[in-house]
Amino acid sequence: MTEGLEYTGFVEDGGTPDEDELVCEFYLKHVDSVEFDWASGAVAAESSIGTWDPSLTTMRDGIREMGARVVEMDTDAGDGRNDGVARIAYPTELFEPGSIPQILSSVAGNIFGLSEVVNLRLKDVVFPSELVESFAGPALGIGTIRSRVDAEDRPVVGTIVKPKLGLRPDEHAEVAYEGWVGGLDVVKDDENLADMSFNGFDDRVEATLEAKREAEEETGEQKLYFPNITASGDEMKKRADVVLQNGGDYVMVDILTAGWGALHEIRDYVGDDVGIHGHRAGHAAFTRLPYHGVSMLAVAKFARLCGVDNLHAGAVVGKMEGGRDEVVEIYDFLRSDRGIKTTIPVASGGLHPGVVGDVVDILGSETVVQAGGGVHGHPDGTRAGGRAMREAAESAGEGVSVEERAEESEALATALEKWGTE
Ligand SMILES: O=C(COP(=O)(O)O)[C@H](O)[C@H](O)COP(=O)(O)O
Ligand SMILES: [Mg+2]
Repeated sequence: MTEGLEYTGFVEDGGTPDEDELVCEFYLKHVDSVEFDWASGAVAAESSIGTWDPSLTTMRDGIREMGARVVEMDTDAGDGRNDGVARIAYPTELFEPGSIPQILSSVAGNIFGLSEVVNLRLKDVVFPSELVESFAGPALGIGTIRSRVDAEDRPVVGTIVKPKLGLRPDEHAEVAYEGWVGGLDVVKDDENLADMSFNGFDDRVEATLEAKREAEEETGEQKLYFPNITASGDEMKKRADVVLQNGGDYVMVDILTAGWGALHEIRDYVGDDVGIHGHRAGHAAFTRLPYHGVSMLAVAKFARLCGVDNLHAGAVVGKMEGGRDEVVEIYDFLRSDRGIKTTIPVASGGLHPGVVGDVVDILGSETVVQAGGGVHGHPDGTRAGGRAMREAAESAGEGVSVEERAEESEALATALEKWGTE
């Protein structure tokens, strides 16, 4: 019988991950009574095969070899007080193919609560291709989404029906219609709108998809509607059926409040012709603090593997937090070739026509740019707000400033007068 594995037995500093291993990068701060290698080893043990009693890692030969290994420790990468960055390599057999819940229960589970670990942040996860291939991934891909609404040379533009809650189905559909005929490609439900006493899901979807057809008729353009089906797995399937029965081709899921298992379920259920718009409501509970939690980059990787076609990924400008470098890195990942289809990033939160150019300058045109208040708050109403967003998107695609475009567009000029270009 081999020796039991102390936590430091999971450390192989200077080791190199095998190319078929999953690799996690953690920021870690530990208590005074332990050393960085001991704390990193504890994270590796607890997130793979081990526990606090070393003898249990050697119940029989072969188990020890499945243990995760700390292959790099950089204690210069922190604030110099019991902290640093550790990279940990995990043999693939530790993970259930195709299951984000099981992978997260390993590499983003108990380890955040280890008493010797004061702070822990899962900064990045690199998946080996063998694991990537076990996931459905997105159904559509960025190119398909942009071509569906004929937006290959500009960002896709959309709105969120506001007020967030309170409208009846017919009023919701009317707001959506106004946005679409104004020029928007996309209308979505807000993240907390589901099946309400004042706005039943079935009635809303029926009325809004009818409005979409009318707007398509009037504009001669294909439009998209993202109805929010967030609920239990079973209920989401029923709601997806309602969307499809009414001629819809997209659903919206609040992926974090619905949960990864439910997201897997709905991705399998809707198949490869229906888009999934992934909203990230709640992410900032654990993505926001630079020294604790799970990064939005890691969340974006899990979401793309599960198969969201669109993902809110930050806007850099606007009301929501999210530093430029981090957001650009997430956008680059979502658009990169990883052996599964690409996910189109969604910029949203406090945006309006005056900043669409900035969003495109920083994040590019392979983007869905959404504005709620920045459309419906237009002095001349939703239709004019939609027109202003569309003009701003077209000018961004042509490399023309919004100010210049505003000279030919009253709706855009009025938007700039109200909100400026900051
Ligand atoms: O409803 C909105 C935006 O409304 P408005 O345009 O009126 O601010 C979005 O749910 C959040 O901004 C999401 O933020 P993120 O995209 O950062 O997750
Ligand atoms: Mg919202």
